[in-house]
Amino acid sequence: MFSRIKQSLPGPSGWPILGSLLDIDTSNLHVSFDKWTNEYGPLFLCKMATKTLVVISSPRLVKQALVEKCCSDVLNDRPDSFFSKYIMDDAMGVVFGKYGQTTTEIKKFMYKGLNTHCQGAPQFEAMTQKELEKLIKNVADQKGKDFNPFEFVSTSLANIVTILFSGSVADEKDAEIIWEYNKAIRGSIEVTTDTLLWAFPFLRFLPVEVGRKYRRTMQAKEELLKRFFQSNKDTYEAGRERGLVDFLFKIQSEENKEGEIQCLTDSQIKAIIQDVIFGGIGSVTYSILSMLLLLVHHHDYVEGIYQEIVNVVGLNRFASLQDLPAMPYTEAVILETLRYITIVPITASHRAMADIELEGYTIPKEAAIIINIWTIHHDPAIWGDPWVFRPERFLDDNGGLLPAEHALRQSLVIFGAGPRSCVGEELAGSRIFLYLTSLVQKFDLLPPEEGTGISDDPRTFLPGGVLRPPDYKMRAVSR
Ligand code: HEM
Repeated sequence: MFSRIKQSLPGPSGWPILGSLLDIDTSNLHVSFDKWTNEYGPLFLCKMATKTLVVISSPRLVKQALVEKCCSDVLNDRPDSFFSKYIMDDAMGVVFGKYGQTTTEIKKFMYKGLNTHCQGAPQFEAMTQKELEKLIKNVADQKGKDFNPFEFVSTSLANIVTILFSGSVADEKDAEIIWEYNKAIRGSIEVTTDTLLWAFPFLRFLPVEVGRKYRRTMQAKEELLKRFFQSNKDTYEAGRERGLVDFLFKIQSEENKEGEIQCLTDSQIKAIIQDVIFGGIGSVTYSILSMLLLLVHHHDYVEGIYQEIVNVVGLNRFASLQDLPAMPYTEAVILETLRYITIVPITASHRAMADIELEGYTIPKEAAIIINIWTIHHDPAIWGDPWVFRPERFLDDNGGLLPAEHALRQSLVIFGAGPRSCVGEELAGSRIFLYLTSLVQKFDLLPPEEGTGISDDPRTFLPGGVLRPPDYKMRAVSR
């Protein structure tokens, strides 16, 4: 029989030794990858010094590579990196965990903990409402004048994370600790920093920029774990679960059933705490801030959401998660925001554990696989007018939300796909819905009185793993 000829993947030829390192915008990888997708197609390979990257930019190939069993078992590992080894304690948690039973078990605990203590859990939802009331008061205090929503929204969401971990907000410093950790890790995980420190790990001790970034991160990590790991451990009581961290201590104390990985180590619990902040705080905060900016620019949707709130929820209570299925218009605005902005433009790197064939090409063992979500979400062949913010694209002729199996919804890769997809999808989606509806219920959202305001085009947003809009001002006029 004829064996299939395995072709080499197309891609930029690059330079000797350095490969395409000098041709790539390391802060905006998604932009360089987008350009190369136009030249080489939705599956290409590029070299970055010693690293081989394979970039995938079509929903069909994402399913084949990450979801279908034949490829998925080979392409869902994570590569080694300085960040995962030195900052995430040898990839103890989920985000950087090696593909296999241990990571799968930890991920299951994370899902179970989030389902028990988070989305839909009565106490958590009651505490979320209290945070929303505080946020609404802070916004109302601006009395319809120009204000920057960043501080209020970011503090409010950090408080939600604190409640998730510990059941309550102890003091204002909690939010500072969370945001300092988030800012510090964003500096350390940047590709050039990570590549340099991976090649020359001793630099972390020297008075150079990458060393300073590393030491800032370690300091922030120490503070974070003192607050959310150690203080919970010191006050943990069996039979009382204040939040996710106590839930994990409970699992840790349960007897290890034979043949099952039942016992979580302290290091794994610490890594889960870091995973939640690493994965969750920036992504949700900047999604909400981007959405407010979009609504200020596209005021008709503020009115549309408000009308839906009046019809479904009324004005005497906050919307709850049970209202969501009856609010397709609001859900379409959320989906379109997450598509248009694409807050996480590329996935974390996956590692090919062996040579594998995809579309007749060989993906080499050890290649880093990256999904360019940005390109998929802005592909004119899928969306027609990708650079237009148009929530109606997710609605049918009767105003109903397109079903999940519709081709357009299937082309959304907001939270990744397959075994490495996002643990926090439900938590993120539910918080975005609750924050959006609470603010629109109480306020009309308007552009600032002074100045022209900033662009809502995500191509102008700031990079750093998670895209974020530059600081902006808006008005919120009480209804
Ligand atoms: C709008 C908000 C969010 C977006 C857009 C988002 C997006 C993503 C994406 C694209 C991935 C990568 C999948 C891959 O590597 O193939 C991911 C992974 C992950 N996310 Fe999220 N995420 C969000 C919120 C959250 C939240 C709130 C949490 C925390 C509870 C979280 C925790 C994680 C974790 C732990 C992973 C790693 C999963 C794994 O490696 O198996 N994310 N997320």
